[in-house]
Formats: sequence, C-alpha cells, structure tokens
Amino acid sequence: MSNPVPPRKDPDQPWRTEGTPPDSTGPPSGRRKMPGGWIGLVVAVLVVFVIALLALSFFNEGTEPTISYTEFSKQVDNNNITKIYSKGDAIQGQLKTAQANPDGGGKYTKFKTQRPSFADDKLWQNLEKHQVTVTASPVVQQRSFLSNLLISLAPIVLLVVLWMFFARRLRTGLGGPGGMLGRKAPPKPVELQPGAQRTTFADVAGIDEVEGELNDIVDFLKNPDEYRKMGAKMPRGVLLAGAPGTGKTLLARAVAGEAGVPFFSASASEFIEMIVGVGASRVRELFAEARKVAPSIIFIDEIDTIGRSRAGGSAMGGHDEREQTLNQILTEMDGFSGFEGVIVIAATNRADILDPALTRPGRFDRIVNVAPPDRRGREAILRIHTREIPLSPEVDLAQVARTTPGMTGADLANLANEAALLAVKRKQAEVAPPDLSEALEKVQLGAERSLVMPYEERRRTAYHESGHALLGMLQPGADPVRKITIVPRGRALGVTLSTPDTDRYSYTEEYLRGRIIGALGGMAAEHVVYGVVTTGSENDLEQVTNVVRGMVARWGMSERVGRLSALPSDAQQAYGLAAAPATLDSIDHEMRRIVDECYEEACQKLRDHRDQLNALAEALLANETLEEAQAYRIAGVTRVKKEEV
Ligand SMILES: Nc1ncnc2c1ncn2[C@@H]1O[C@H](COP(=O)(O)OP(=O)(O)OP(=O)(O)O)[C@@H](O)[C@H]1O
Ligand SMILES: [Zn+2]
Repeated sequence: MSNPVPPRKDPDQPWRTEGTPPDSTGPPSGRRKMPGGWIGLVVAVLVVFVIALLALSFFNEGTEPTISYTEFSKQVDNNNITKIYSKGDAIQGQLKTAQANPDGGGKYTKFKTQRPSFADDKLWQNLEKHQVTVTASPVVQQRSFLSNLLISLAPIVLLVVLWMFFARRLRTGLGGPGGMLGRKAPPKPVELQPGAQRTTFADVAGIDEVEGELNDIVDFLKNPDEYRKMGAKMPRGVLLAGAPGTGKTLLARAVAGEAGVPFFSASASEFIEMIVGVGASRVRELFAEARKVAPSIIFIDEIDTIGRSRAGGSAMGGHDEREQTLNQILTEMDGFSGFEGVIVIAATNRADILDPALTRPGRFDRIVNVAPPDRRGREAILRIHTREIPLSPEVDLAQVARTTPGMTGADLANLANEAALLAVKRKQAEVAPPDLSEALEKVQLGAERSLVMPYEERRRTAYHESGHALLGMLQPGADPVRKITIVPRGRALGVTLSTPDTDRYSYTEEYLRGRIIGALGGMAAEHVVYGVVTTGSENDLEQVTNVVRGMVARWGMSERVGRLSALPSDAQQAYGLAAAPATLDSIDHEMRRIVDECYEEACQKLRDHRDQLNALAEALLANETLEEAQAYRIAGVTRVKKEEV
C-alpha cells in the first residue's frame, strides 16, 4: 500500500531537486472519463420520444374538415354519402359529390364529425336506406385509454431513467460501488484475526511511546470486567494523527491483535455516498455489529474527510451527507456507556482541520501523535520487514537506517520489498548491499525511465543538476549531496538528492535560505551558462515557494510581516481568521524579496565557481550518475560530516 516517497514539499523531509520534463507543462492530464451512461441516456430519451409519437398518431385522424352533425345528417338525407367509418361516436366519411364547407374553407369530399350521445335519430336505418357502406372499429375509448396511459407514463419513465442515471454517476464519481441505486455496500468485514496471523505490537517498531499510550486500551479490552468493577471509564475514541505511512492502520490492528478482539475497519470516505442518509445508516450498522461482539475495535481511516471543521467547508461529498454521517458517529459514541467495550480508533493526517466536536471529551478525547521514526526506529522497522528476507552478512541495516532520514515505516517496508525483488531478479540467494542501495534509489528518486535524450538536452540537464549540487555543497550547514543523476526518473529529467546526516527537527533561517538557493541552483545554472531558462524548474520553484511562504507567513522570519501566523491555517480559517489585504501585500513583497536575493546569490556563486560547475557537468555527462564522495571530489569541496548523536 505504501507509495514511493512523494515529491518533497515539506521542509521536514529530505530535500531533492529535480528538473521537470516538458510534458508536465502541458494541460493537466487525467481528465475525467466520459461516462458510458450518456449513451444509455440518449437511447432512453429517443425511446420515450418514439412512444409518444406513436401514441399521438392514434389520434391523428387525417386532415379532413370536421363538419357539424347536422350537416352530416343533411348529407345522409340527401343521399350524398358513399361510406363511413365509425369508432364509437366518432365518424369519418366520404361524400359522393363535393360540397361547400359550411364553416368556410372551400369544398370537401372527406369529412369527420362527432355524433352527440343524446342523438336518438335513426342513423343506422337511414344509412341502410341510402346504401352507405359502414365500417366500424372497437370503441375509440379503449384505445385512447391505452395511448393516454402511454403518454402519461412517458414523463415518469423519463424521470426515472434520468434519476437512475444521475444517481449512478454520482456514486461512481465518488469511487463508491457503481451499482444500481439502493443497493447497499456489503457490511464491513468483521475481522476476527485468527491467532496465527494476528497483528501485534511485535509488528510495529520505532514508535514505542505510541505503543505505550495504547497499552491501557489493550488492557481494558482484555479485562473489561475489572474496569467495570472499579467504575472506571475508558476513553471512547482514540485519534491517531500522523503523516501517511507512519503506521496508524497497523497500530490500530495491533491493538486489536494484542487484546484478541474483533477489528472492524472502514474508511470515512466510503461512508459518503452523495445520497443523503446512506452514510449515517452505514455508521449505524457498523456500530451495531461491533456492539454485538464487544469488546471490539472500530477503526475509521481518513476521519478528516467527514470530520473537517464544519465552518471550513468541504470539497468532498454533499455537505448534508457529510454532516449527517459525522453526527451519526458522534451520536453512536455518545451512546456508549463506557462499559460496552467498543473503542473507536480513528486516523487522520490532518488533525489540524478536524471539527472541534470530534475531539470533545467523551469522543476522540485522546489524541496520539504518530511521528516518522528516528534512526533507531528506522533500523527496528527494517528488521521487522526483513524478517522473512534472507540477508547477506554484509548488509548493515543500521547503516541503511542512517541514510534514510525522513522515511516512514511504509517507505521502509517498500524499500525492503524492492530490494528483495531485485535480488530475485538477479537470481541471488540473498539480498546484498547493492540491492538495497539500488532499491533506495528507486524509492527515493522514482523508477528510471528509458528516454533517449538529445545531447544538447542532456548537457543542459547536466548543468541544471550540477547547479543544484554545487550550491548544496558550497552552502554552509546545508544537507549533504548524496547523489546526482541525469538519468530520467519518474517525472524528472535529472535528480539531485540531498539528505541530512542526522534527523532534523527544526530549521534555522540560514538553513532555509540555503535550501532556497540550492533549489534555485538549477535555474541559475541555466541562466549563467545559457543565458535563458527552460521549463525544467517547475518543481524547483514549487519547493522554493513552499519554503519561502513558510518563512514569511508561518515562522516569523520577515521583519516586515512580523511575528504573525499571517497566512491562516485551515483550522484558523474555519474560525474566520483571514489575513488583511495589507498583510497579504506584505507577504507577497517579502516572499519576492527573499527569493530574488537568493536567486542573485545563486547566480553569483555559480559565476564565481564556474570551473567547478563545468567539472561537475562534464563528469555527469560522462557518468550519468555521481555518488556523494565522487561528486565532492570532482567539485573539489571538502565535506564536513556532522557527528552522530
Ligand atoms: N512503525 C512501523 N513499524 C512497522 N511497519 C510499519 C510501521 N509503519 C508503517 N509500517 C509499514 O507500512 C505499512 C503501511 O502503514 P499504514 O497503512 O499503517 O500507515 P498509515 O499511517 O495508516 O498510512 P495512511 O495514512 O496512508 O493510511 C504497514 O502495513 C507496515 O508494513
Ligand atoms: Zn531542478
């Protein structure tokens, strides 16, 4: 489930700069697919249309004029009628000789008329007397009833078809089950983890403090009676907050596994179905199931999709549906007496935007932060995920842990798996260090792409990456450059990877400026060497913008904007806090000033060290990839290593 390390946006993450391929500047891909349902809709409309036309044609009784019944009787008496056709009291007929239409409009031979129901003339005898051919068909009313029915049904049919069509589209649009309306998703699976495959705390590493916090919940679930006797109430809900891949789902599973209780799992986004009421009823079902087998655990992933602060508004789902679902969860939790033994564990990576109603006492009143692991934690996680993988004796997991700051449990699990895949591909009996370093490369930089690039383009990429790398090396206190490559990877034409020697927890202003300078290094190199810039710096500029926005508007690093959290966070916005226009102007001004200064400095440094820049670019063109030591040697920069704590 884990994803390769996403492009780093957050300054807490390892730093990597990359060129962007030309295709990324085009219009956004991934357009919504045209649903095949449109064809169905068009067909349905056509069918209804044809039915209506047919029904109407039943009534279409030709273009002959309608004459009065008096006029008709007169023509019968005049012996001027050849034949008539009757349908109940409606009569169509033909004259022997044309007559002037008494109602005007020229002469007529064909006509129609209506026999009044109260007429008690001797029409039939009269017609017989004048030898008129009479044809009759069953009473008109029967037919007109049918056609009437069809016609009156048509709009209803049309509405039903439209309704079904839209309901279906909305469902599939949300990634819900694309079934017909009204079909409920199957109830959430009850996971009675069988003893052998139970997830326990032994499967979780690197987050011991979190395990500690969850321990008393395990204890409660194991012996609810003891707690009951003491009248002690347990927390009803625990909120696990942390970045994606830090092991929140794993932890919830492990709590259930340790306590040996059933585990119900649902993702909050599955509740939201656009059709108001469905989410709430699913929540009801889920809680009812869990109560039946209590003590048990309900795990709700991505709680922020329904638990966003109500004031903040949402991009997902109908507002009503979201709110109803959330209310239902809160109602169910309020309904707990505290002795029922159902504990709700929710997970989010946006704890900051949650509705305060969720975190009120008696609800998710215990918030546990799950942080990415430190060096020792990473080593322990690697051990867990290589339990089943034969490792060659040369593999040093401590060393791997040292080179992976910022990586989460999911990243590390992915790394171990990639290394094992490589070893299999190479028909080795064990995973060796080169497999691990190659897997790391793939996880950190993205998979290699086989693009054949023209020489000029490669040369430009070499200068771009060398610009990043050289400035990274020259900047005092910057994260060391680990690898430079001009092999296209993922979306990038080339990558320069920098990671810190040890875990970093906070950043100085100087360090952040260094980062901006390094990130602008690619563009600056193109500017200095070629005099023009390309589209290859899109991603770099994105990172620069993120860092500088933080400096100015979040971390109080600009005198002019001051020590304000000037750009409100989502949570602050929910309370109606927004920056004044004048503040926004200052923020904009300061962001530009800092970036301009950094760009100037980047260009100047590259001009001053042009020989080193050339040397790096040449080496990259020749070798495609440079490792840390090689790169520092070629650039002639001495690497100062930070001491491990
Ligand atoms: N602390 C850890 N110890 C061992 N393995 C871990 C740890 N953290 C993550 N993993 C591995 O990563 C996988 C994914 O983690 P998990 O799904 O629990 O993350 P998550 O925080 O729930 O992510 P998301 O927010 O994306 O749902 C786990 O199945 C496990 O293999
Ligand atoms: Zn770049």
